[in-house]
Amino acid sequence: MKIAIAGAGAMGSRFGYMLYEAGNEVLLMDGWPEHVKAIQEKGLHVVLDSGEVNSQIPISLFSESKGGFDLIIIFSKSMQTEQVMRSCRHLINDYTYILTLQNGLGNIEVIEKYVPKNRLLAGVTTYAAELIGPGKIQALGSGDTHMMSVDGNMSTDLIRIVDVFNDANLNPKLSADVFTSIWTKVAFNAALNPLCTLANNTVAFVGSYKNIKEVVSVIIDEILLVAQAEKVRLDRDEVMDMIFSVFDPAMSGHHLPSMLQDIQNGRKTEIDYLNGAIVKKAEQYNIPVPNNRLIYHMIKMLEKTAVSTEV
Ligand SMILES: NC(=O)C1=CN([C@@H]2O[C@H](COP(=O)(O)OP(=O)(O)OC[C@H]3O[C@@H](n4cnc5c(N)ncnc54)[C@H](OP(=O)(O)O)[C@@H]3O)[C@@H](O)[C@H]2O)C=CC1
Ligand SMILES: CC(C)(CO)C(=O)C(=O)O
Repeated sequence: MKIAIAGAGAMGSRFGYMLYEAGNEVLLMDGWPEHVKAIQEKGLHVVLDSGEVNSQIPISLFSESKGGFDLIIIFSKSMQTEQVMRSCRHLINDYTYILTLQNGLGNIEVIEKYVPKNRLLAGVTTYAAELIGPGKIQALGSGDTHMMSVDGNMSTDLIRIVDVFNDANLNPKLSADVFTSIWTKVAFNAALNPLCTLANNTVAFVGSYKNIKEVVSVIIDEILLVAQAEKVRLDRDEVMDMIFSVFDPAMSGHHLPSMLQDIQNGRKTEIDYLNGAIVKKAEQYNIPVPNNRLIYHMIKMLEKTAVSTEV
């Protein structure tokens, strides 16, 4: 399959690498010149559980990318989605599917301006990755990937994409309801990412805190009320199971969540698309969400310090 990855940061590079090594024609696309140059000159350096490898996967700047693709996977940060879609517009043909596996609320609403709903796929993944520096990623542990067409229809093309993901060991599953999958992952990230960021530590470290269930519950219970008001089916046990499953080092335990990586790199976080989005929606329904509100402000303060001192 001919696949382009729009946003070749930690996750785009990990998925791109796995799909490329499984025999697909893959092009990574990014806007960070040093990262693109490093991969073009020395290949993508990947730190895996089994050792370190170098992959000769092709990469180009968005502005220099050409060709029609069967599938474009969006792996930018949520605040970059509009800009990334504008940069990919010329690569979308009548047969191109777009798949977003980004965290956060609001990405579908942006992407659907650029592609018809029957060719827009969305989903979530519990795989994790870290961008160590230009051309280098860490891709430890495993995960799974849930996806579905946004219009809810199954097609032979979708089944083919799932097969391609399966061959690349990306553990794909078809979602019964993609909005439930997205909200489940939003609840998961709204709990886990800020806690790891505030603790300045890994997913497994936060999971080892003896009162973790109590801390996670107060965040999740507020999100359940907002989801109910939005008429999204969200199951408390499913969210808790997802959170507790990734504490295992064989999953994302050894990883720093993307939010903590952003703070450490002096970059803006996706907090506005996680707890921030929950707070905004809760205001529309007059639902009090004091725990999510406090977390939102704490991360905003950290972000302000990190971004203003390091960038
Ligand atoms: N990391 C993870 O473990 C997981 C992340 N996700 C989600 O996947 C999506 C992508 O996240 P992730 O892969 O972590 O994002 P990254 O921060 O690794 O990369 C996103 C983009 O940011 C830019 N960038 C990153 N670091 C730098 C830097 N130091 N200097 C200049 N530019 C930089 C690059 O694009 P450009 O230069 O064009 O701006 C890059 O494509 C997000 O929605 C995230 O929430 C989901 C599951 C796990
Ligand atoms: C917690 C994790 C790594 C998922 O496994 C994630 O979604 C993130 O870093 O944003």
